[in-house]
Amino acid sequence: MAEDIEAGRARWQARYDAARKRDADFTTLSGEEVEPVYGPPEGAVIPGFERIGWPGEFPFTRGLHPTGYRGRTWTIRQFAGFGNAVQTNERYKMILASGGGGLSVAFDMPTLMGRDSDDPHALGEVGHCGVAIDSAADMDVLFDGIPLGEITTSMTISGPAVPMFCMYLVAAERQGVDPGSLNGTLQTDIFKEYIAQKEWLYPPQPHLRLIGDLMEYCAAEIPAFKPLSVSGYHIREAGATAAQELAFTLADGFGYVELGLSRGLDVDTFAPGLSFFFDAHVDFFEEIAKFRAARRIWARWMRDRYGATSPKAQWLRFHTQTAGVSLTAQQPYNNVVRTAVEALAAVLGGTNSLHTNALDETLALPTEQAAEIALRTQQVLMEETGVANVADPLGGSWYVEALTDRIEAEAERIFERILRMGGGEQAEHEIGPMTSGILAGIAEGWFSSEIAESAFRYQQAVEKGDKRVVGVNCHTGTVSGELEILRVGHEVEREQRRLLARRRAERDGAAVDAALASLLTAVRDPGRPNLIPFIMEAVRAEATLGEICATMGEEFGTYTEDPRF
Ligand SMILES: C[C@H](C(=O)O)C(=O)SCCNC(=O)CCNC(=O)[C@H](O)C(C)(C)COP(=O)(O)OP(=O)(O)OC[C@H]1O[C@@H](n2cnc3c(N)ncnc32)[C@H](O)[C@@H]1OP(=O)(O)O
Repeated sequence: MAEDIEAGRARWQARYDAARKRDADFTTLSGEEVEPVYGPPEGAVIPGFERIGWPGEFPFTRGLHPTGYRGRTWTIRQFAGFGNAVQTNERYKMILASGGGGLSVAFDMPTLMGRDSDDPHALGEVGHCGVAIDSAADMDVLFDGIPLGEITTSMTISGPAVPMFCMYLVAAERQGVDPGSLNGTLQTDIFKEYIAQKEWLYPPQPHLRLIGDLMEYCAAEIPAFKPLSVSGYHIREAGATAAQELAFTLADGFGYVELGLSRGLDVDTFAPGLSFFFDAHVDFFEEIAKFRAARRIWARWMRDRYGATSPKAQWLRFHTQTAGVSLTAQQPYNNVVRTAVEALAAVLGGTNSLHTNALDETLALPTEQAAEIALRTQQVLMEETGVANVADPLGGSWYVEALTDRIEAEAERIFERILRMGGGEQAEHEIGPMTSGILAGIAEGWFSSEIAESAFRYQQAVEKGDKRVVGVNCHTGTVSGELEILRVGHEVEREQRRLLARRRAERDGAAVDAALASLLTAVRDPGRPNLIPFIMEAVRAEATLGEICATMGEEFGTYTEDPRF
């Protein structure tokens, strides 16, 4: 065992030496040199060390890159969007000018539900929790003056992910950018919609068809783009524990791997297109352990169960958002502290990309000032604290390693349970055993009830005072005053509807009708052609999101969750 540790250290050192490093000062504030990574003392015997290993090596517990953040720091990716495309475009330019490293689009509720701004269900919701995007013309405005070929963009949308992605591709075409060169991430994760967020359009099977089409299309045409961001964030925010968040999310990820395999895709080609999105909650060490366990479990399952041989197909890359649910409306300035601690956990857990919440997000969309403080929080961590100097600085901590092992073991128990729900390893399912388990769990309401149980237990603990929340159940006296609140006025909705009506009048109606008719024919074709080229044609003709989603819905139908008491 001692030789293995030394051999590993030498291997890591050679890779570190050969890798590019940032041109930065890697000393402490006092000017002392620090090593890029720390390991056991020479000659130490550590049973099970191969589960910890070295950064950049299987099972990647200590991170994906031998250089850690010395090669590249995490991406500062602030989730933003409100009002109309013009307002959000201004906010993006502010974020980029202030040092944001990538963009992340928040859509409003009608858009997330595949509806146009003039849909009766959209009334009162246009531009409120994100930006309203009705057609490719809005997408052009959203990215006006922002070169899509040079920036990575994340789009948080799952039910209508595919038509929205097509709008993004068409906006790139109109900027003169080759869509094949685009890099970014689309959320697309429909499993977590049924499990936690509840924003689906159709039943699971048609959504999985669309996601399979997207995976095929991206693997073939847009290799750098990540079509799926498998998301635990919403599961955690709904009340799940850390282990449930991890296990449900990774199980969903395995489901998408089975989907790719069922389409005959090569795992080493499509798996790098799967990325992850987790919550960073306020229990500092538990969160760090969760991130480290996530990488280890994913690498092992991808190699041993799904046959991935390339490191990129075994890598779990993830974005993190600090926990919205940990923010309090009481004494809201305390939220800056919570967010900083959560962001630090994400960084010490090796996140690849990070969003820090603004202090006012529990009340409304962030004001420009609150958004700036959130961004600066990341920059303070990155530039001042030295956390980017050493890879996995908590690796080898007895506490963190024990928590990492425990959370991994809990996740494995949950995977077994999900597999059993689907009929076990031998389940006859056209996609795969984990998918079968997930779909069974959704149909039975198992995931929702597990999450509800955890949320209830936590809330009881808060109400009894066993779990303490500053400003809520302890230390409640305060001198802090009212916050300025960003309000999106109703004129945004009126203006968006007016614009939509004008665009509908100006477009070539016959071309729209023809494109939508061919889309419907393709949806109904028993040969199940890939739907993306048909959706692209509709988008190019300026068909709206609502029209495209409704056209597919004629065949796909709707989905209603069984009520449970
Ligand atoms: C709650 C809210 C809601 O619902 O309302 C939401 O959902 S908000 C949801 C918001 N969601 C998001 O914002 C999702 C964001 N996700 C992403 O950006 C992605 O999926 C991501 C997690 C993979 C991060 O992508 P990224 O481009 O920012 O970062 P990467 O880690 O991939 O790094 C970029 C490139 O640099 C390389 N690179 C990174 N570090 C190093 C290093 N040390 N040495 C050498 N190379 C390195 C990577 O391998 C990669 O290249 P190469 O690619 O060649 O390997």
